[in-house]
Order: sequence, then structure tokens, then C-alpha cells
Amino acid sequence: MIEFQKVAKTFKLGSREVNAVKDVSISIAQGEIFGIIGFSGAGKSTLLRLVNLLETPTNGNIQVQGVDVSSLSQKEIRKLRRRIGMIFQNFNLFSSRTVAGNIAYPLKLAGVPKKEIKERVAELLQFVGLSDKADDYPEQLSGGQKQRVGIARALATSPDILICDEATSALDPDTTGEILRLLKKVNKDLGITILLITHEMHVIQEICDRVAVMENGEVIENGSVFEVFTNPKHPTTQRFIQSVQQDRPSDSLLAEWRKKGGKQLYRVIFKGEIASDPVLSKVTKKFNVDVNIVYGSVRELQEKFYGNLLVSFEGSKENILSVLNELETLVTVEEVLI
Ligand SMILES: Nc1ncnc2c1ncn2[C@@H]1O[C@H](COP(=O)(O)OP(=O)(O)OP(=O)(O)O)[C@@H](O)[C@H]1O
Repeated sequence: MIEFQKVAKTFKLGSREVNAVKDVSISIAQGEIFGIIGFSGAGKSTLLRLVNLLETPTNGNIQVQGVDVSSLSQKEIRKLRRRIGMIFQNFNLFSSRTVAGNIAYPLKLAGVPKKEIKERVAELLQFVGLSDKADDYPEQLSGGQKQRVGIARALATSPDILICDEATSALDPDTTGEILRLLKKVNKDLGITILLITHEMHVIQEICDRVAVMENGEVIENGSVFEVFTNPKHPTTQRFIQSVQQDRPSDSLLAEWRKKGGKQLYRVIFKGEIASDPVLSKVTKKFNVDVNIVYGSVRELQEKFYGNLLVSFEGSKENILSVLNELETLVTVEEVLI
């Protein structure tokens, strides 16, 4: 659906060059919600702007629905932009137009007859839950309502793709949740492919199917949200994941554990169906070992379970070894340095 092949974008600032995007190759499949996460300056916005040719790549190739976007004429670019809706962190609404006027705007530009515009706007207002706000002006709306208008406007021309540029970054946590649920509905009910950028891992966790992590213009890791969350490889990815998963004990808790002469700790990681099985209790019982869960959680991610527990064992050395050997055939077990 959207394919980046060895894409690079360099900005020239006088004699200085900024390599905003370097050698990025990722592909976004039709119907998925794909998230790009990175810290400020990582190159996310630039990558996004390359899709609808708000920027042109210095190198590489971008295909949207099988078409190389760099080969398009101005007329074709305008057509492409109608198939790609976009929403923004600061909503970018026209303050002098009503809610209905904002949503109608892209339809007017596209030359849609007045009667059809009226019907489509009413339909979109209903879809985003703002039917009673048609005649309000943006300044009369809350942030969440403004973003709903932004979404309705982006959907007006029935795009195939919705691009979201930090769409929830200006919103409080509850409102963020509402907007993310609406985006999920856009994806599920309308079959629209969503490409979003964010610096917040919980946004990725809540709605994305796949994720790419960017740093210094490069994609340093990408894959399904479940795989990246349960097995992050790059230290930056691990940092992002720790921001939403408090399943690592603090240094002070570990120090306390050491001080009290606590036993060796093991991290036991369960993924998928096995997380709902009492594996730990079955195996320890079998070898007459007691298990002490010191820290951890079991969470749901992409409709799959993921458990991450920090445990210690009480029993004879040989029996603990047998427990570890058997557990290793079923789940991931790591020794934790204390
Ligand atoms: N038009 C431009 N001219 C010059 N440099 C630019 C331009 N746009 C972006 N850059 C530079 O490219 C790099 C990547 O910027 P970009 O905005 O894509 O990152 P980002 O990950 O989206 O960050 P943020 O979350 O802060 O927007 C930065 O060093 C930025 O200063």
C-alpha cells in the first residue's frame, strides 16, 4: 500500500546538510494501523510529509498503491492528496468557518455539488459524534472535539489512507483515549489504512498493528507491535517500552532485596496462550519448589497475553535447576543480576 525503498531526505541549510531521513525501507500494508515512533528530531514528520509529496525525497523511491509518487504530474499529485487524509497535532481548522464549513471545505475544492456536500457533512458529523455542533465555530470546541472535526474533514473525500501527525499529543489522557478509539473505528469500519507518528508509546500500544522506531533519520527496529513490545532489541526501543510497562523493579527495590539477602531473581516471560496457563505453579509443584513472585504483570497486547514476572525460588539446588530446565522449554527465563 505504502512502500518506502531506501528513502533519504537531506535538507540544505546554507553550507550545512541535515540528513533528516536516511535509507528508510518499510512497507505499510493495506488496512493496517502502522505507527512510527521516535524522539524529537528523529525524522518522523519528514517521512510522513514524503508520502503526500509535501516533501520530495533526495534518494530512493516511494510507492503509494503501486504508483511511484515521484513520477506524478501536478494534477496527479492533487488527485493523490485527495486519497490521503491528514490530521494534525494542532488540528489546523479554519477559525472563520463553522464545524460544517470546515468539513465541507475539501468537498468544495473537489467541486462536489452543494446538495451532496450537505449530505456528506451530515454523515461525517454523525460518524465522529458531533451532529449537534455543525454550526459552532472551532473556538467553541474542546481539543477532542476539534480533533473530531479534523478527522471528519480528513475523511470527507473518502480517502484510502489517513495520515496522523501527532494527532493526540495536545490532548489529555481521557480525550486521547476517545480519539484513539475513533481512529480504530475509522480503520475497522471504513477499512482505511492509517499511518501515524507519535513520541508516545502508549499510542502505539493501544491502536497500532505494526511499528517502526526511528532515531537520527533511520528506522532502527520494526515489526508487529506484539513482537517489538515483547522482544525489543534496540536500547531506544527498550526505553520507549519501559515508559509504558512498569514491569521492571526500581533500583531501590533491588537494593532492598540484596540487603535482605534475597535469593537469585529470574525474569519469566510468557507470550500468547501460555500466559493463561498456570505453568509456573505446575512446574514448581512437580519439583517441590516454592515460587515467590516479587514483581511483574500480565497484560493484553494485540489481543494476546504477555506476562513478565520477576520471581525467586525456594527449594534444593537440584530441584530449582530442574524447574529452570523445564520452564525453559515452555517460556523465556532470564537470570536477573541483583
Ligand atoms: N524544512 C526543513 N529544513 C531544514 N531542516 C529540517 C526541515 N524539516 C526538518 N528538518 C530537520 O530534520 C530533522 C528531522 O526533523 P523531523 O521534524 O522530521 O523530526 P521529528 O521526528 O518529526 O521531530 P518532532 O517530533 O520534533 O517533529 C531535524 O533535525 C530537523 O531540524
